[in-house]
Amino acid sequence: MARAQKARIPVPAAPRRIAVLGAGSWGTTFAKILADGGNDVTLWARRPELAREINEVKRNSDYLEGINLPRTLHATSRLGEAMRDAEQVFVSIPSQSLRSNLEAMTPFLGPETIVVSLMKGVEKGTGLRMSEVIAQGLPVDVERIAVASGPNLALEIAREQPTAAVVSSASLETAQAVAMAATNRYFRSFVNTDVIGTEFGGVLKNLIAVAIGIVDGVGYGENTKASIITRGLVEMTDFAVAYGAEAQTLSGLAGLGDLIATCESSLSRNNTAGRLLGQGYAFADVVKQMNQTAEGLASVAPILSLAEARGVDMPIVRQVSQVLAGTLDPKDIAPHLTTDSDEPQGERTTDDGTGRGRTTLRGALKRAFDQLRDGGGSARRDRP
Ligand SMILES: NC(=O)c1ccc[n+]([C@@H]2O[C@H](COP(=O)([O-])OP(=O)(O)OC[C@H]3O[C@@H](n4cnc5c(N)ncnc54)[C@H](O)[C@@H]3O)[C@@H](O)[C@H]2O)c1
Ligand SMILES: O=P(O)(O)OC[C@H](O)CO
Repeated sequence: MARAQKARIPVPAAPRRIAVLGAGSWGTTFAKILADGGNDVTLWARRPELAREINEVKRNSDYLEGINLPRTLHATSRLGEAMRDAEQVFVSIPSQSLRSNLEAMTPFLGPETIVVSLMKGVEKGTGLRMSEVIAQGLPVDVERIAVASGPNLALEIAREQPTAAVVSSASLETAQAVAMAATNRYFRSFVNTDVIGTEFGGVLKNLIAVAIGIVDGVGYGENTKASIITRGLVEMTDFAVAYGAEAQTLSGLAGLGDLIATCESSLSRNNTAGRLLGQGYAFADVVKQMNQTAEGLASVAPILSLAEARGVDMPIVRQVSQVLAGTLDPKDIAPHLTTDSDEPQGERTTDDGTGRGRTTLRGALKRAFDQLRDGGGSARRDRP
């Protein structure tokens, strides 16, 4: 029997100083990923009592029940202390609150600091992606901005279940520096330079996961869900490509990978919010019941406006917005999903020959094979 290959994890010459801003479920989990990768990590928590709990008992019981945090992880409620001398600053707060936090961060940025968004939403009102909001609000060159995304349900990773992600930046060097830091024995980061595709993948899969939650709540089964996931990927790809993404990014970790994880898991807050809607709760009641961030709820309206501006049809997302508005009965969502036409339509996939969503099964399999073969090495591209 072949012996399992042991992963080679690059060990930094000296621990990198890293700040993670936001001590919710993902910020805390990412701080653990980075600390377990040998970095010197300080986590910023808004509430001093949470910072105290993390420092004193190495727990974050509000967001990650039962998880022991690394002994080396330090937390503080003082932003300046968290960011002092940080080479890399990871931001993990709700997307709608990002802009209002940027001014406070500015005095603590060094000339070389890399800023990484871990968030998966677009800003209401502007429709901007989080890396764009960062570029507008911080004195940081676009080459020093990165995003990290992928099938990354926080609790599974906090339990150290093996997971992959992709780090994207306009600068491959920046993406590689971040991916090197965000790699450990249970978490591996690949890289690409398609920031638009990587970021929109994370935003759009949330909207499809809300749709999946809705039909789950109604009681529909696997056929309905598989239909939505497949059609949803076409919508995601059409949209992202219309905004300049590479179609193949949407068949990678930040697209299809995250779509599968989020649609499959009851850990997903977007999926959970959808399920409550499908069970008949009104939007306002769902928001009240969610004590963690379900980004999809706020991103539906800006994504539909952006889709309209580029002439992209998004029937699934449109129907999610109608359910949120209370104008569509959740049980009516499935029959309308793919088309409003009475005529049979050709099935357009992400490889329809139009070049819009060009990606092939062969290509996807090759990418999966390449990633498996390369597992254990240093950061690699999330594409062939
Ligand atoms: N949880 C996951 O599995 C996961 C995985 C990948 C990406 N993400 C993304 O990470 C981002 C954060 O999600 P999360 O799961 O950590 O959310 P969360 O609700 O668990 O935590 C949000 C954190 O932001 C803080 N916060 C709330 N409002 C704030 C404000 N106005 N200013 C500053 N801080 C504020 C909260 O105190 C909390 O620490 C989201 O964009 C989400 O899509 C989450
Ligand atoms: O809990 P959700 O729905 O925000 O999803 C979490 C992550 O984005 C999954 O990759």
